[in-house]
Amino acid sequence: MVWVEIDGSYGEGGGQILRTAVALSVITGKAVRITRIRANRPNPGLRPQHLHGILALKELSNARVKGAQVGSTELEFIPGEAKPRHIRVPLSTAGSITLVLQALLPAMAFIGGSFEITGGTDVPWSPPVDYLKHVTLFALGKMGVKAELEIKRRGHYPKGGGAVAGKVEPWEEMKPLFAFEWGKIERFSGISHATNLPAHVAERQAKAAKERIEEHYNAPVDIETEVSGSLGPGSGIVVWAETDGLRLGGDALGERGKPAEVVGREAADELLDQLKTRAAVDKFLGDQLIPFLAFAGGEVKVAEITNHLLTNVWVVERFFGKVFEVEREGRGGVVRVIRRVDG
Ligand SMILES: Nc1ncnc2c1ncn2[C@@H]1O[C@H](COP(=O)(O)OP(=O)(O)OP(=O)(O)O)[C@@H](O)[C@H]1O
Repeated sequence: MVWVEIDGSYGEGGGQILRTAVALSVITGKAVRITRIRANRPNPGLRPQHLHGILALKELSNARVKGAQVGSTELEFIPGEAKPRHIRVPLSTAGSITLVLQALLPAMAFIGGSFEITGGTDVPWSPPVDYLKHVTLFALGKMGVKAELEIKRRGHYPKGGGAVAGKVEPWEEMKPLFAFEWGKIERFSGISHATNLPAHVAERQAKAAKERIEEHYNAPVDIETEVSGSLGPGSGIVVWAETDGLRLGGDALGERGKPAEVVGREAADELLDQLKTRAAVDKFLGDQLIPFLAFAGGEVKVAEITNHLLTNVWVVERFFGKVFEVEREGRGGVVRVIRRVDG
């Protein structure tokens, strides 16, 4: 059996190493052994969100797995026969649904399947579900990945209770992605939501973001507001620029004591900061594209070369040898596929 050995504390040393490594194990059929999982984090080892991502991939690929427990710092994953399945993931409390999808989507792109995941849709340190749907999936769509996502209910920290469902078709036409600098902004769009909170929270977030964007750009700004119910209160906003190429995003979450206007401006400022660099890919999308770019090929300019991006490149190259070239230009740079991996 071919084993790929991964040091889980390398580079960024977080959960993303696991998600990418186990997804690639399913795609390639190679077994993977990950040691020193999140060794330098204050709470080392697998957290429930990471474990659930791994269990979802276990189910998809009928894998044999050792070390799949919360707190485990070593994992062995031996994929079996993968086939399209309906995967249900019940994250207790507010574990991040989008991070589970970060593990599941690349693998499902090769196999096909559908999913239903409950947990947190808008939680700190992870892509808000609207970002995943409107920024990440948009970019993946340009590469030929066909994935649909429906947000059934919001879930926030600490109670969760959000629900997302969707499906992915087997990736047939892999289209290389070439995206350097944006040339024109057609419009700005966004979604501002409030859950178990008054409607004015969503409206004030949207208004503040719109006003901030309009101080800098002439393009139309259209931010939807959404008010809904779930297990607990929460709010957030995602805004994105629709350019002549990809979409760049900015997002922020509400917190008790943080005025809605501050939340709206934070999301807008993050987006405006990315746009200043002229790069076609924002700093979060950059790392998320890496596993897909390896197969589709292409070249992108990113607003920031983050540790997450470099670590994801490293994981991909543990499986396939040299694939990427990364050239820094200021805080951003160019990521180029120099040897595309056969899917
Ligand atoms: N505000 C945000 N908007 C969009 N994407 C985000 C945002 N914050 C984080 N992300 C994305 O979420 C992912 C976080 O990966 P990371 O490995 O840090 O997560 P983790 O599993 O929580 O790990 P750990 O707890 O070990 O740090 C990255 O892909 C990053 O781009």
